[in-house]
Amino acid sequence: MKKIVLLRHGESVWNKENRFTGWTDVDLTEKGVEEATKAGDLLKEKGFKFDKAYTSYLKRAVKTLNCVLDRMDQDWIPVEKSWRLNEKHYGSLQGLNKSETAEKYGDEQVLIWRRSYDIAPQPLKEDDPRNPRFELRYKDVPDSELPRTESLKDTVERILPYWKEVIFPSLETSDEILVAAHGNSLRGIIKYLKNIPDDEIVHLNLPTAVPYVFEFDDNMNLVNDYFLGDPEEIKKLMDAVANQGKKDKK
Ligand SMILES: O=C(O)[C@H](O)COP(=O)(O)O
Repeated sequence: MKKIVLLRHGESVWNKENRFTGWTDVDLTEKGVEEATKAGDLLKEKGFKFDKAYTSYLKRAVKTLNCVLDRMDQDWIPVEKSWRLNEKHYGSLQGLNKSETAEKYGDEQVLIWRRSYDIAPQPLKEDDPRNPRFELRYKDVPDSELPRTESLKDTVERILPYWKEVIFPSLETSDEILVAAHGNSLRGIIKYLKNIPDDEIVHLNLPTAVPYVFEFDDNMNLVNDYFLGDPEEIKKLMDAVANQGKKDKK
C-alpha cells in the first residue's frame, strides 16, 4: 500500500498569539517543537520510512519537517520545497488577532474569512511591504501568480499543479511520502483527495502536528485515510482550532 502523510506544522508564535498568519514567516514555539518531536516519534513507532518529503517556503513547516525527519533518523532523504505549499494568503488580516477581529466583525464574518471556500479577505495594498513581490524568496515566481490575498479556492488552484505534476506522480517510484505544510494548504489538498463539497470543507479543522495518513492502492486510488493518535484527543484539538476565530476566545 502506498502512503502519503500530510502534516500541519507544530504550534507557531502567531498560533500561540492567535493571530492570522498566512504568508508571514513566523517561527515555531517551544511547544511547536515538542509537537513536531512527538509526531516524529509516533511516525517512527508506526514504522514509517519516507522516500521523499515536500514542504513550503515557510520556516514553521520547514522546521517541523526537519524535526520529524531527525527523530526518525531520516534526515538524509530528498526534500523539495515549493512556494505552492505555502499557507493560504490571509491578505490584510495577516497580523490581526482572530478573537479581536471577531469582536469587531462578528464570529460569522470571521468564519467566512477562515473557512468559506471562495471568499477571500481584503487584499494587501500593492505598496504594502508585506506584498510577496518584494520578497527575495519569490523572485522566480511570476508576479501574476503571487497572491495579495486568497480564498481556499485560490489556494487549491495554485497547489494543484504542483500536487498533480510533482507530488502525486512521485508515488510511482516511492512507497511513502511526507508533506509538511499548513492548516489551509492541507485542507485544500484533502478537499481534492476526498472530493469534499465546497460547503462541507468549512467543518474541517486541522490540529497542529498530527500526522494524517492517506493510503492508495496499486492503481493509485485512495482507499483509506486516518489520523495517527488518540481520536478523542484529536477531536479536542480540532475543536480548539475551530474556536480560535470566536469572540470569547482570547
Ligand atoms: O494562517 C493562519 O493564521 C493559520 O496558519 C491558519 O489559520 P486558520 O485556522 O485561522 O485558518
